[in-house]
Amino acid sequence: MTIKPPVIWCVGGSDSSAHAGLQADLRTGQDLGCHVQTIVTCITAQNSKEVQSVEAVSLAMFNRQWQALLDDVPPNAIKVSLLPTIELVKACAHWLRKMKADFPQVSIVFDPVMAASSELGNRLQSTSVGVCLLQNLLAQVDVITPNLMEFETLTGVSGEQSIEKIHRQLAAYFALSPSRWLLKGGHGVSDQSTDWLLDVNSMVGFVSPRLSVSNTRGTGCTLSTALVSFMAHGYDLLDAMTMAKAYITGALKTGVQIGKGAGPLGRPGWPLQIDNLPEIVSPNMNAQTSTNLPFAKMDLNKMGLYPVVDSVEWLALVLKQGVKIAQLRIKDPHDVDLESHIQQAIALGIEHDAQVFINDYWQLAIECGAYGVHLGQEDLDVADLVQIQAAGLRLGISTHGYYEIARAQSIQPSYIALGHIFPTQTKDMPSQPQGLTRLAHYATLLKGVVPTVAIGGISAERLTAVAQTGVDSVALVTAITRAENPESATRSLKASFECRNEVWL
Ligand SMILES: Cc1ncc(COP(=O)(O)OP(=O)(O)O)c(N)n1
Ligand SMILES: Cc1nc(C(=O)O)sc1CCOP(=O)(O)O
Repeated sequence: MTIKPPVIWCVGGSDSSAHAGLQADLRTGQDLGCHVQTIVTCITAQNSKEVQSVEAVSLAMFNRQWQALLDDVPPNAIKVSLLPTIELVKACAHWLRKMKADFPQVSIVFDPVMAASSELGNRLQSTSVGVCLLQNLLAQVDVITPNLMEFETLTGVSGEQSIEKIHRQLAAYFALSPSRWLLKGGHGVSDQSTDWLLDVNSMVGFVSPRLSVSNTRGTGCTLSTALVSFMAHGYDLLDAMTMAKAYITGALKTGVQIGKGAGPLGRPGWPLQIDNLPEIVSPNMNAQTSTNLPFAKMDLNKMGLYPVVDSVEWLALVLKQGVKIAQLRIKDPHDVDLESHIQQAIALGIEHDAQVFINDYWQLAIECGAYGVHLGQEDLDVADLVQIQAAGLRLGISTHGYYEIARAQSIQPSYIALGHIFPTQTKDMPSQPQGLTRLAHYATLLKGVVPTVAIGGISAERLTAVAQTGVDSVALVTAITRAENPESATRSLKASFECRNEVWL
């Protein structure tokens, strides 16, 4: 069966060198499984060294392209980049208002291109356009992605200050529009290139090492098209940005020298290389998360079926069936015997030579000498990871997409849990089920780097398909606790996981 790709519209200029502009957008979208349709705003005559000429399309032709596409099929997402004249800025604002009203689910990214990063004459837009861009477009876009120079021109705010100060000075814009600002650090000078995603309440930094490469043409176009492509695939903004940053790092590493100036970037495909994943930072992050050392390792031979249960009785039952990893997840805040239950769980783990994790109660887990603790993303904001690590406990972390995986991976935990794969009855989830394709991507990304555990809605029928994605372990609750015969269910689930790679002839 052929899968229909998401459709993205790219509104921008043709670059005759094809290093940047719509030609770079087409290659990026194609590389990321999207169908790109274009609305041309201008034709440029340029090569790798200079922009020689820019000619805007007529207003009538601009409008006809929007209408022609709209008469056919609406997009999943739109990227707007070079708008060479005030007339076209205003027309674009009109179309975006219409799109937002008629198709509110369509994401819109605005990359405010003003100049090409070629070596000589490089202006692409008449200087009077800059001031009217925000006035006309900001209210319609979900994310605006200026580089430092564009940011300073658009806002008059210096990009040379701390991110907290920049954030404070954007207050007037946040009051006008809920658009997020992605302030790109590619043109900075430090050893690291940090892109800051800012909204009224938060500041998240995506950090990659600054690469010493010369083929960098089209970096801004490629990043914003990668971002919009991932959004068109249905990833939320933080995941899409994590993936876009990983993509651009891969693209910079694979650039090619074509022409006498800076060459175009490579197209590295879906981001599956752990080295390209950015580090996630935030000024508000818990300082106790930076241990800089990996957590104690798991025994990979004792992974496989991972029951998650809410009492010592259940724990004893599953361990008696031979499972070698399990979790005590007590959610009753009135459990008066909590400490004793944790002690019993630890003793059972030792008796059965199994890796028993304690959910949430990391202080008690340390005091009682547990094998490991399992923490969710919110727990990471408050737990003292330095203390957990110093005590030699293993650490498992829940994640629900690329952003949380990147955040977890910078802590170097003992395993990363990937959830929720299918709809689950056990817990209300704020995110959507990931499904098997995303799970397989995460398993590939993390293979050989950190052990992985899939969780959420995994039943006996689904277990083999989940195991075949390459995860090291499969965690489940109701497939055991609601089974007619939990003992035999545990044994048969364990056996199914263990024969995942056997081929029946
Ligand atoms: C193996 C495993 N994966 C994920 C979870 C969920 O943990 P968390 O996000 O902390 O949510 P709660 O379990 O506290 O509801 C888990 N417990 N185990
Ligand atoms: C506890 C838990 N955490 C999840 C996550 O995605 O983080 S899903 C989940 C519930 C798993 O239960 P079941 O196997 O019954 O679906």
